Amino acid sequence: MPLLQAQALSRSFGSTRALADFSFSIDPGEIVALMGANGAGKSTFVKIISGVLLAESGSLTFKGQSFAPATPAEATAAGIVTVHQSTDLVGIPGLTVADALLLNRFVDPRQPFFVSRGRIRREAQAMLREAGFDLPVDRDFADLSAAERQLVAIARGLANKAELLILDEPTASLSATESRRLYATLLDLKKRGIAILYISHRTADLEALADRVAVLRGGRLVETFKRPVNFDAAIETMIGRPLASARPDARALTGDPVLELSGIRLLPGSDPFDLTLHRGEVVAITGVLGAGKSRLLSAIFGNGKLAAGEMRLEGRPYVPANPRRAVDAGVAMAGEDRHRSSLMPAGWPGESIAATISLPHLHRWYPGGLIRPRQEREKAEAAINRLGIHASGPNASVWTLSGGNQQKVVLARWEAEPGKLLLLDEPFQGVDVGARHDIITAIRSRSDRATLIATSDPEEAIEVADRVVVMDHQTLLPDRRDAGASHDNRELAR
Ligand SMILES: Nc1ncnc2c1ncn2[C@@H]1O[C@H](COP(=O)(O)OP(=O)(O)OP(=O)(O)O)[C@@H](O)[C@H]1O
Repeated sequence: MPLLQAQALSRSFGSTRALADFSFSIDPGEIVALMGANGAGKSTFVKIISGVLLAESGSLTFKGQSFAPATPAEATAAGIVTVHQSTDLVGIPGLTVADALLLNRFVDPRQPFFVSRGRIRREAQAMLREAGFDLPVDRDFADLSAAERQLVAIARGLANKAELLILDEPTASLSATESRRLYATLLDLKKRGIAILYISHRTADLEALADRVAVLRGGRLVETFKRPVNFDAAIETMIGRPLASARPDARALTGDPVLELSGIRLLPGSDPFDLTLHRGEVVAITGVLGAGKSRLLSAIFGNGKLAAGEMRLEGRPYVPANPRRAVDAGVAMAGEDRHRSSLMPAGWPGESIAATISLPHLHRWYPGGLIRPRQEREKAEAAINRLGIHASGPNASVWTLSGGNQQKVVLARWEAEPGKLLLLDEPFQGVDVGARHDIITAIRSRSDRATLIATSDPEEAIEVADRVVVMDHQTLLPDRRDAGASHDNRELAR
C-alpha cells in the first residue's frame, strides 16, 4: 500500500494553474524526487500535503486513510514532516544545538516546557541518538556548518515520528563533501522505512538518492523515470525541449585585465593571494561554506574591508568606500541572500517585478529623479522573455513568484546592464537546469566585462566558468592562484 497517494489535485492562484490534475504516490522506504522548472508546481504540491495550502479539487490518502491537513501541525502530527532550511535560527545569539533541537517545545503554548538545562541536554541527546547523528549538544548552533544545521532540522523532524520526510533543496548551500554526508544519512533513513520526498535542481543529488524521479511541467505530472534515471531525457521532459550542450568550452584569456588583486589578506591572520580577472572572462570560486568566498566578493563590492592587499580596476587603484561607489565605478553584485538583501518587503510600492529590476538603476536611468513607468515595464518584459521568468506580467509582485523565479528577477537587475565587473554570489540557488543554462549562455556572451561567481557547487562552477579557483580558510589554494594553471582546478574543484 502506498504511504501517500494524491489523486487529481488542482490548485490555482488567480489565472495561474499552479497544480492541475496532479496524481502521485510514494511508498514507505522510497525516495522520490520532484523535478520541474521554476514555477512548475513542486512547492504547491508540498504545501498541500504539509497543511499549508488547501487543494481546490482532488483527494489525498495517507496510510490508506483519507487525508486533508488544514494546518502544518495536523500534517506533522500525522507523520508528514517538512524540513526547511534552518539558517533562520543562526541569528539567535547563545542558542545551543540542544536549544535548537527543542525549540518547538519551548514555544508550544499547550505544552509549556520549563525544565532544567540538564533535561534539555538529555532530551536533545536522545533525539540525536534516535536519528543516528553525532553532534555535540552544547555547541553554539551558529557555529555549525550548513550540513550540520540541516541534520539538526532533520533530527527535529524525526522526533515528530516522521514517516514521510519532505526536503526542499536541502543541499542548496552545501559543498560537495557536506552533500555526501547528507546523502548517507538519508539513505540510512530510507533503510529504516522512512519515505523521502526530495526537491532539488542538482542532478548529482537525484543521481545519488532517487528511486524515482517525477517530472512536473505546468502543474502536471508529465512522466516518471525509474532508477537508473536518464537525466538528459528527464531534463528534456522538464523543459519541453532539448538542452544544448551544457558545458561551454573554456576560452583563452585574451582580454585586458579588468580586476587585479594582489597580496590580498581577507583577515589579519589569513594567507595572502593574488587573482586577476580579464575582460570577457568568467571565473568561478568554489569551496566549502565559510571558506571566504562571500567575504571576498563583498570586499570587492565595497562592503567590508580587506586586512591587506591592493585592488586595481582597469589598471587604476580601486578602493570602493561603499557599494554605491562600486556601482559608480562599473562594478555590480547580486548577493547571496535574496530575501534580506535584494527584494523589497511584500506590501511595499517597489515589490513589482518591474520596480525590483529597476531599483538599483534609478539614479542612472532617471537622472532627473523622474520614474518612467513605460521604460521600467519594457525592461521587465524583456527580462521576463530573456530569462523565462514564469509570471503574469511585469507588474506581478515578486512575492507571488516561485523561489527560482524570484532569483531570476534578482539576476535580471544586472545581467543585461553595461559594466566592467559583475559579481554573483550563489546566483543559481533554486534556479532550474534549463533556466541556469540560458542565464549562463547570456553571461558568457558578454565580451565587455569580467564576471566573478561564488558557488559552493563545484559542478556548477565547472559548468559556468572559464576558470575555477578553489578557496579554503580565507585564501585561494596555493599553486593554483592565478591564470594559466587554473584550468586544472576543474579536477581540484571536484
Ligand atoms: N501565493 C501565490 N500567489 C500567486 N501565485 C502563486 C502563489 N504561490 C505560487 N504561485 C504560482 O504558482 C506557480 C507554481 O509555483 P510553485 O512555487 O509551486 O513552483 P515550484 O515548482 O516550486 O518552483 P521553484 O522551482 O521556483 O521553487 C508559479 O507560477 C507561482 O508564481
